[in-house]
Amino acid sequence: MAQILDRLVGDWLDRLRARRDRLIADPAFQRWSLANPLARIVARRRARAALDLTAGFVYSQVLFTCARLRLFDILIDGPLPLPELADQLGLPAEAARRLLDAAVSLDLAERRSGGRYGLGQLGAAFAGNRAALSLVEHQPLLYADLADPLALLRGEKRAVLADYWPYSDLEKPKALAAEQVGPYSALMAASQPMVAQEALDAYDISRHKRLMDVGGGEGVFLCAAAARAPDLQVTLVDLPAVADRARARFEAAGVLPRAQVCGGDFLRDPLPKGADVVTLIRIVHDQDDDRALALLRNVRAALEPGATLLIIEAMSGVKGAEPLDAYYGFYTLAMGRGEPRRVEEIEALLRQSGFGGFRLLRNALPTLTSILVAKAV
Ligand SMILES: CC(C)=CCC/C(C)=C/CC/C(C)=C/C=C/C(C)=C/C=C/C=C(C)/C=C/C=C(C)/C=C/C=C(C)/C=C/CC(C)(C)O
Ligand SMILES: C[S@@+](CC[C@H](N)C(=O)[O-])C[C@H]1O[C@@H](n2cnc3c(N)ncnc32)[C@H](O)[C@@H]1O
Repeated sequence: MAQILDRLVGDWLDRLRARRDRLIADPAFQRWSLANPLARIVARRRARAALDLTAGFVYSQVLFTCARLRLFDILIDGPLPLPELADQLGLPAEAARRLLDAAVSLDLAERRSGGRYGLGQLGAAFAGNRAALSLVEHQPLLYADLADPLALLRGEKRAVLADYWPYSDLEKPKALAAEQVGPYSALMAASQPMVAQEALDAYDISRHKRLMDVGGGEGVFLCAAAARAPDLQVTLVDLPAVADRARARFEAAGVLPRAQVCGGDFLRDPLPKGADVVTLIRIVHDQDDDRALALLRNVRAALEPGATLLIIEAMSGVKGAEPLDAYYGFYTLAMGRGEPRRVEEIEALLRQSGFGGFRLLRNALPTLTSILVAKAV
């Protein structure tokens, strides 16, 4: 009965939406809505959204140029006149003016009195966020691949990004050398503080004894967790060449005495036992379902019942994070493996791997990451 009712309501909604879509697509309706003072409010908002979609790539390139030329670092000390700015940016005055006018139009910069330029509110937010800037600066790799998105979708082109993340299509990732893991590990380390802050603000890690970060990169997350929980022991698992980088970071941060560092393959090698909490940060969305299942089962095998697993990555369908399917969907397409998943999809994989008791935490920036808590059953 409930199913029939569901179907009837669904059909009725579909008919209603089809009428709405035909109306919005009608040029006469679009003309009318711009002429009508009330409808114009909505029409202008939708037209602005359409422009943002159309011009988004150009906006990103303006942001990238500002980041590459350190505009935000220059302006954080106060506004400057154009000739001095042009000098510091290393651009001819006319080119600097063009870049700054573009930046002003995107709230990255602002025009100030006496012909000077200062930071816009978004520019100020970037000035204080090295982690976000590191991601902005690596975007050209993605854009190179997205120059031909159809070829990517049809599988006709091997993407540049796939070489940047070389572990994604190797049967023996443990053989990766230091120079192959260096660039992506440095990017992950630079962007990790933003994610660590979200996760550690939402989840009190000090209630645990040993935290194991699987695919923990250079150990930035574990250093942040160790700083918040002085009695916490930490274990990091990553490919051997990445684990070496983590060891060096732990030593520099004074974390080495309470750290265990394991170079290994999290899909094929058994994981160390003894942790009462495990984190997988920006890991599951790199993997197709088969590999994600192998990984989660491997994690489960290392845990006692009742232990906690935290999946920390951007998840689709979470309120406030709606455009993620576009960004991570095409990002992982270019990487050649993985996909962003909905919370229910991750829970289904977890259930098949021996986890339950799911709880999605509330956090400040779901565009950046979500945090799903699961218990080993
Ligand atoms: C008081 C006054 C003057 C004004 C009040 C107005 C007000 C409230 C202003 C707010 C100021 C404020 C606090 C701003 C905060 C801004 C923040 C937090 C900005 C954060 C920006 C984050 C960005 C842009 C993040 C971008 C993330 C990206 C692009 C992620 C990429 C991830 C990748 C590539 C991951 C790869 C991993 C893989 C391989 C898929 O596994
Ligand atoms: C996207 S990065 C995330 C790094 C870190 N968790 C973070 O959020 O900054 C994925 C990490 O998983 C590691 N990794 C990928 N495949 C692996 C495998 N088969 N075994 C062990 N580590 C692996 C990579 O070396 C890399 O450090």
